[in-house]
Amino acid sequence: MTATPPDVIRCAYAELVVTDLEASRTFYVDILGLVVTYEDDEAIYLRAFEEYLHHSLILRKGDTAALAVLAYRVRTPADLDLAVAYYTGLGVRVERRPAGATRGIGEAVRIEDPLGFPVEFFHDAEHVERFTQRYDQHGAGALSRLDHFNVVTPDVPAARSYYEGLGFRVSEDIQDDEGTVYAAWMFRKPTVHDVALTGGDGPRLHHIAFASQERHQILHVCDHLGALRKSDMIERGPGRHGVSNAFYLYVRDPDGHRIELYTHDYYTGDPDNPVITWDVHDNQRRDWWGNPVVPSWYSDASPVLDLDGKAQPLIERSDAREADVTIGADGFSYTSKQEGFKLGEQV
Ligand SMILES: O=S(=O)(O)c1ccc(O)c(O)c1
Ligand SMILES: [Ca+2]
Ligand SMILES: [Fe+2]
Repeated sequence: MTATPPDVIRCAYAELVVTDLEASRTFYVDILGLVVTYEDDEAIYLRAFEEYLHHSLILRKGDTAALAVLAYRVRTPADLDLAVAYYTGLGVRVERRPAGATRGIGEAVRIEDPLGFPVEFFHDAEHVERFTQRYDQHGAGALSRLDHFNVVTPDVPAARSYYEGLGFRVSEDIQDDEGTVYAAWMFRKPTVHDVALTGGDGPRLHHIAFASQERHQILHVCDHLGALRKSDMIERGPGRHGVSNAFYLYVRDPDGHRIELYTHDYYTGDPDNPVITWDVHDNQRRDWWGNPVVPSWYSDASPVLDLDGKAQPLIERSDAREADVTIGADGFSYTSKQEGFKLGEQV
């Protein structure tokens, strides 16, 4: 009899190792506008304006940029015992952490999940002031909350089954006509995703996304980076996604960690929410206007640490790779089969 999984509510926080805490603080606080809940010489605890738990992002000083943990909030403290039993049953490494092991977080269970990622489940956390209406503190690029994790993993169907075991459901995915699955988006909270699975050599972190309320906040971050002559921190976008329908921007932090700013996806909370499957050759899947996906977006991702803080070895993807099966960087599409490329892509 399969053990009962912990009841995951949503993605809740991530801890990134960064090599220059000051440079990271400038990026995440001065440019992205995240609120500092607590900071010292070793770490900075950040939250977005709608968030009342202690943090949704920890930046921890270290020698090598990497992901230290992805944390999900569970519905009750009793879900921690379910997590211990569930993951012990899966035969993966499981550690209980006392309240306060992570500042602002209560008792937790930390695992190396079956995909190789450092993952934590917690319920109790310190409440801090919610800045939803502290418009005196919001900048023009105000971010409202953490929205999702995107992880790179070699076998998307296997990863999908693992997350379905945790009660996550698929909202959208990308396949080809042979049934190869290139990516999938999965949720517990009633939006498009809490976690996205990107096919590639893994385990690696592809990105962490924060949601804003409006597109203009995302556009302000672009203008802000331009004003600082740091427009090179913009990797992809701004644009409108096909998958999720969200308006998006991808920026790379001083260590190269990828952060997405994201707004305006859609509600997925009804039990019969229809799954959308995109064809890998539909170049409007990743950008609704067919703008190219830059090659680095397919190739680059952050290494992840095990529970001892050592980098996890990578497993190569054996299925076809999306950047290889599409032509160029998505400049080719159904609409431009005749001309060969869209006007906007002439590399
Ligand atoms: O590029 S995609 O439209 O596939 C996409 C959709 C939602 C996301 O959160 C994302 O990172 C990428
Ligand atoms: Ca292509
Ligand atoms: Fe994303």
